[in-house]
Amino acid sequence: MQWLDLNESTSIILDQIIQKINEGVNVVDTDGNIIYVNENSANYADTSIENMLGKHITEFYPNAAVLKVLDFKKKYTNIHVENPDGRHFIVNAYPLIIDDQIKGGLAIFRDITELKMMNSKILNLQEKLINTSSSNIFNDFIGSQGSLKEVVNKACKAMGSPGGPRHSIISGETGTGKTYLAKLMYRFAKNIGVLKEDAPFVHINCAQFTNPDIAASEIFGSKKGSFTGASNKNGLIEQANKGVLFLDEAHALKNYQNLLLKVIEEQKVRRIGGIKEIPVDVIVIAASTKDLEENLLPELYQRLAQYELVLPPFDQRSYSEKEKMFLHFKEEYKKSALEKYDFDLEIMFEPEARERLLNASYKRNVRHFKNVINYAIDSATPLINNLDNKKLMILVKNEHIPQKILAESRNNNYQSEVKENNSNSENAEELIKFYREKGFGARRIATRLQEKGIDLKYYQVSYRLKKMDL
Ligand SMILES: Nc1ncnc2c1ncn2[C@@H]1O[C@H](COP(=O)(O)OP(=O)(O)OP(=O)(O)O)[C@@H](O)[C@H]1O
Repeated sequence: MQWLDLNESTSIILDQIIQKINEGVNVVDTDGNIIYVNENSANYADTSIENMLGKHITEFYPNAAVLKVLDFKKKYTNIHVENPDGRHFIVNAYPLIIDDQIKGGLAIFRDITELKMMNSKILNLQEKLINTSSSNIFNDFIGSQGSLKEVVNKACKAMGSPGGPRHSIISGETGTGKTYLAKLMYRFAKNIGVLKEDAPFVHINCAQFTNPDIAASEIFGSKKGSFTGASNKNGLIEQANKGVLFLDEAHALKNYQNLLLKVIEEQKVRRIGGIKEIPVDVIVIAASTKDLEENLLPELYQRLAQYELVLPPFDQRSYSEKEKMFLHFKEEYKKSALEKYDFDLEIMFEPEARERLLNASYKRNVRHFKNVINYAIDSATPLINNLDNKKLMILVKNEHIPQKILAESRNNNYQSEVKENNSNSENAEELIKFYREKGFGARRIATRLQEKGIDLKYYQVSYRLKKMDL
């Protein structure tokens, strides 16, 4: 048998290994001149090893990380370097130390150009997917193309971010659409394949429980005998496994915040009184009318607030969005009458009644607005005594609107008139915004401004509208 003499052969063996590895290798002296390269490095630089040896590294790698090693005499790992020819590398660079002295630098690097291109293609595709899927799902969420565009965008990112779905918080006054948005996020997650078609959506109203023991056992499950009357059962968290856990009124969580934090951090739940830890994988959406930062443990708040979605009160929505909601709820009423009772309704509103509804304030926001529209249509609907006649015409007038809403609407109108009359040419922009919110186009706004002595042509108004993003 013939043994290799390792001492003599070491450098040959090492050279062969280094020439064959998947990374590029450059070794330079203290001046930055190349003293050793491998095949991959020469290939990346589109030249030959012979052509590189003895030349300065910057001739082939102008942004070489190994120069930093020489300058600062320390190692640099996982540095992203871009060559002027557009190639991207991930580089680890180390000082070359012989007999306790720096004799040069060594860089081992990998070409990630294709990986980067693929990554940006995936991100683009993902963005497109998010846009197309979200445009359908969020279609009926009025404002998704206007005041809620940013919120919807964030909501989609929370569900579809490349790093995996994230927990989120939705805040807003009562009736602003928190539950609706949470359900749309869940549908969106199913649509893009983040959740399976049969994934659960579990809604917990944290404020509904008065007894903390019962609350904890409902949410976390319980083991028989853990407290009086406790039975063996799985909790809502287990039921939400592989789906969405919607914690409504999350500020009322109180006693069991620590337990929930454990579930989120460790992805395991332990039933009350039990010892077994059951794996769970849930996306938590917490909603509240209160500031959760003030009402939850800071650690829990931080885990949940990866995405914060804030829904505005109804009064802050623009006139045109209120108009869209008005039409949407009218259509919903029509659809429901057709589906439930096969009634074909034609619903009309007298212009004044419509204006009154659109100008009123609604304490319970969108839900309130919707209820008032339903109430007004109900009141205007004659008693049906001939069930064979399935076609019905309904005309809603002022008298069908609740008195309180009419009064508030009058008050709001009065305030707008005061605002309008107090205007002057210095606040033309404010006036333009004011009329735009009433749903006026550029020509109609220009006419109104002319009447007030503000000489702006319609195209100038149109330009300002664009500038104000209105
Ligand atoms: N942007 C919107 N577009 C269309 N309908 C909406 C919108 N926002 C809310 N709604 C409707 O308003 C009603 C109330 O919404 P939702 O129940 O989601 O409010 P919420 O904020 O969860 O209320 P609460 O805090 O009282 O639980 C629902 O019927 C919902 O469909």
